[in-house]
Amino acid sequence: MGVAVMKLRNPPVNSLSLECLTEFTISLEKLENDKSIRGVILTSECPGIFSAGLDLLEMYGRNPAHYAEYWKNVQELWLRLYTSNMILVSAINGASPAGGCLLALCCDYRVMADNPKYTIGLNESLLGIVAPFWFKDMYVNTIGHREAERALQLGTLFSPAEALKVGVVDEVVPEDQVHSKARSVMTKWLAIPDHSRQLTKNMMRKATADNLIKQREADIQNFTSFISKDSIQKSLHMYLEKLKQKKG
Ligand SMILES: CCCCCCCCCCC/C=C/C(=O)SCCNC(=O)CCNC(=O)[C@H](O)C(C)(C)COP(=O)(O)OP(=O)(O)OC[C@H]1O[C@@H](n2cnc3c(N)ncnc32)[C@H](O)[C@@H]1OP(=O)(O)O
Repeated sequence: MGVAVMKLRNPPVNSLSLECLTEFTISLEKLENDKSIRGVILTSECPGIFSAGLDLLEMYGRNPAHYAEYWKNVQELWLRLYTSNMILVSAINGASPAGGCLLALCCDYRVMADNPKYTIGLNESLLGIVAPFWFKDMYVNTIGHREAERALQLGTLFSPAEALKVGVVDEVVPEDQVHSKARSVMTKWLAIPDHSRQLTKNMMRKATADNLIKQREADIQNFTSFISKDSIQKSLHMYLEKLKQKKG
């Protein structure tokens, strides 16, 4: 039926390393150029994790040129996903913090597994960093200004039930039904003529995408100088240590 399934596979936690981001963007571009493909189901092959978000090791202890290169690729993936002409449905089968949530938010419809261990949200403030304006814009577009304001400041990671209530996801289903539900949602969306759906999607999303497009360079510079600060590097170090200690 012209539907591709994209499975994120970067063990152990599907963090979005530079390599992973680049491969993702290329695969998406190929699908976009394949006229037989009308829809993509985005999911994960890592058990219990949709995506741990941006790779912290790409943002810690590197040089400014690396940060700039990394951020350019983050922007590129976001612009491709958010403005895709294809129907994107995410089958969220695990934890989805920060950049993981961003991937899901780019989709036209989000189905999440009903497992309270899985959480989703833009938790950047908990790491001592700040979600950039275009993450924020997409959050506001999805859940409204007040909920986004609160969730961004608190770095809230929502359980599936909470995410459904606030509108971060569209549907919560038993874990073993996430994929079948994503497929049935896709079938419904495929019934809409592409041209009218695409023009409508473009009308809804263009201003948000253009907002980044017109200031991509400045955004890269902001990111690079922000992430290079000693205080921010210290926060990231502490967060990485906390992740390590959780194990021991
Ligand atoms: C003035 C304004 C200017 C603004 C400019 C912009 C500012 C910066 C914007 C940056 C935006 C950032 C977006 C992000 O996505 S940041 C990443 C956020 N992600 C997280 O907080 C998730 C962290 N991870 C977890 O919570 C858990 O790992 C998870 C629930 C995903 C899985 O738990 P589990 O118990 O299964 O696994 P472990 O915790 O043991 O992890 C296994 C190993 O993986 C490493 N790990 C985890 N997450 C990441 C990550 N995101 N990047 C890199 N590595 C990660 C973890 O450390 C473990 O490693 P080791 O095995 O070596 O210990």
